Order: sequence, then structure tokens, then C-alpha cells
Amino acid sequence: MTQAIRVRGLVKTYPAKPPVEAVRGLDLDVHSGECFGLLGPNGAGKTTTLEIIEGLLDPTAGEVEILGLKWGQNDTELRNKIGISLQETRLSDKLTVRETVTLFRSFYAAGITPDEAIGRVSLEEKQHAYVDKLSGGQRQRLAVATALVGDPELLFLDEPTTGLDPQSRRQLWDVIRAIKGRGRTVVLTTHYMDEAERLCDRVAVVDHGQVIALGTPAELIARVGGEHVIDLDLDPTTPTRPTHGELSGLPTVNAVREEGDRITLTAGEPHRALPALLDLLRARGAKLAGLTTRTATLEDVFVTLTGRHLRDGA
Ligand SMILES: Nc1ncnc2c1ncn2[C@@H]1O[C@H](COP(=O)(O)OP(=O)(O)OP(=O)(O)O)[C@@H](O)[C@H]1O
Repeated sequence: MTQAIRVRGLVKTYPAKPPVEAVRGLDLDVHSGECFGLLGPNGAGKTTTLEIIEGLLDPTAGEVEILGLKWGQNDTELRNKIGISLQETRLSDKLTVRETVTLFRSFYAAGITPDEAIGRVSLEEKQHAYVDKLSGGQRQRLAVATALVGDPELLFLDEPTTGLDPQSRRQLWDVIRAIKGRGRTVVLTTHYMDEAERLCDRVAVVDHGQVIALGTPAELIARVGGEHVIDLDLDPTTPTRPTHGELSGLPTVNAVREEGDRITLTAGEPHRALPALLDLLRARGAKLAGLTTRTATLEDVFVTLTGRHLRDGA
């Protein structure tokens, strides 16, 4: 498989008092044709990493190769091969959708027609509308159209669906799937775990400027110890809580997490873990305020790895 992106030992320290070590020795390989997700909480270093790869920011140290090319050596060629939709792409309110896409098309030596780009993000009906008259979702799709119009081999989408309603998010997912369907490489950052699970072939979980886990969503979920999660809420009046050791000793339980009255177990076989859990709770005289079982998600992966929720402070 050819590499779309190769990053080694990336470091970015912002000058401040004290200096901010936003990226601390990050390695990354993105394969051609895959949809790759960078996940992590606010401040993890995702945007900084992307902006260095996109050539918008200089690294403090490290190597970056994009499509076999390097910033500083092949800039014009690189700019023609990548498309970027920034977290908040600034578009002029005084231009229409069509004028905006036409303007961005003029930045590229080759590409698709503005009409085709507008069609790919389903904005035909809005092509004569001014940017300030668009909804949030339409604006985001326009931002993606401006990134698509140069027919890039590699497309960067920084939090493409943040703040959008569910319907607009799904529309953008379809747009992203279609881009991938054309064999293009997509790198996206997101706070939304369902988005990453649905769209990404592989994801890297970034925390404190480093990759702390990498793999397909299914691999990462399997790695946290089981595909099934049992969430149980103890009634606060419960006299004696089961101990951590008792919970981890239940059949097929791989991990135990306790946050206040919420206990979360990951279990390989819930049909074996659950009856034993209920017996244990009965023996402790514990009252249940709630009990649910569900499939493990990337959010569980992140909490297991870092002890924090991905959307903390989001
Ligand atoms: N220009 C800057 N000067 C100083 N510190 C900065 C600058 N830009 C970002 N940082 C800091 O670097 C760290 C990483 O920020 P970055 O935006 O890369 O994280 P992120 O993972 O993309 O977060 P978010 O999800 O909020 O966009 C943060 O602590 C941030 O405050």
C-alpha cells in the first residue's frame, strides 16, 4: 500500500510563557485511499498536527512527507494535490456559492468544474445564494466543495460536522463516503465517536500531542477488552458497594471503571457476566438505579486509555 502521509517525530512547541508543547514526538502513517481519523479531546494537538501536514504551520522538529513530497521542496505540486477544509473555513459573505467555488477553482492548475463540485455536495439549489444566507450545514458543505474543486488526491477535513444538526451531519457523511468511493484519501479530525466509527477505516487517538492508540475502530474496541459494555447505576443508598476486585473477578469481565455511582464493565460474554453481577449485587443488598448493556464504542476506548471522556470541555 502506498503512503499518502508519513510523519516521524513531529514536535511543535508554541512560544509562550511557559512554552506550549502541543505536539510531542508524533508518528503517523496514512495509507492511500483510506479515510483516516484523528481523534482526541480539545487541546490534544490534532489541529496543530494537521496544519503542519497541510503546510500552514512549521514544525519545531520532525519529518513530514505527503504523497512522497515535502513542504519547502515541492510546494506548488503539493498545493495542487491537496484540498483543505479548515475547522472554520473563512468564506466571503459577499460572494455566492457559485462565485466562491469558482474562486477556489482558480487557485488550482487542474480540477473539476465548479458545477460538479457544487453537485457533489448537493448545493445546486443554493448556487446563487450568498454565503451569509446559508445554514451551518450548507456552509460546511460549501467549505468541502472548495476543498474538492481542485480534485485533490488528499483531502483534509478539520471537524467537518462540529455544531451541525444530525441531518446535516449525515448529509456530510454521504459526501465524505463518496469522496472515499472515488479512491481519494481523506484525513479528518472529529470529536464525534460515532462519526469516526462510521467513516474511518483507521483512527489514531491523540492525547497530549502523541498517538496513544492506532488501528481500525473494531481493533481498538477489541483492545479495550471485549465488545460488550455493561453500565450500571447504583442507588446512592446502597449499603455496601461491591469492590473493584469482586467486579473484575466476574466471569469474562475484562475491565472495570467506576465514576461515582456509575460502574462500567467491559465483558466478553455478557450472558455469563450479567447473572453473576446480579448475584453479587443481591449479596451486597445493592439497589440498582439503572442497568444497560451496549456494544463498546471508541469513546470507551478513549476513557479506558486516558481516564477521561473525549468530549470533556468540548
Ligand atoms: N498559536 C498558539 N499559541 C500557543 N498555544 C497554542 C497555539 N495554538 C494552539 N495552542 C495550544 O496547543 C495545544 C494544542 O492545540 P490544538 O488546537 O492543536 O489541539 P486540538 O486537538 O486540535 O484541539 P481542538 O479539538 O480544540 O481543536 C493546546 O494546548 C492549545 O491551547
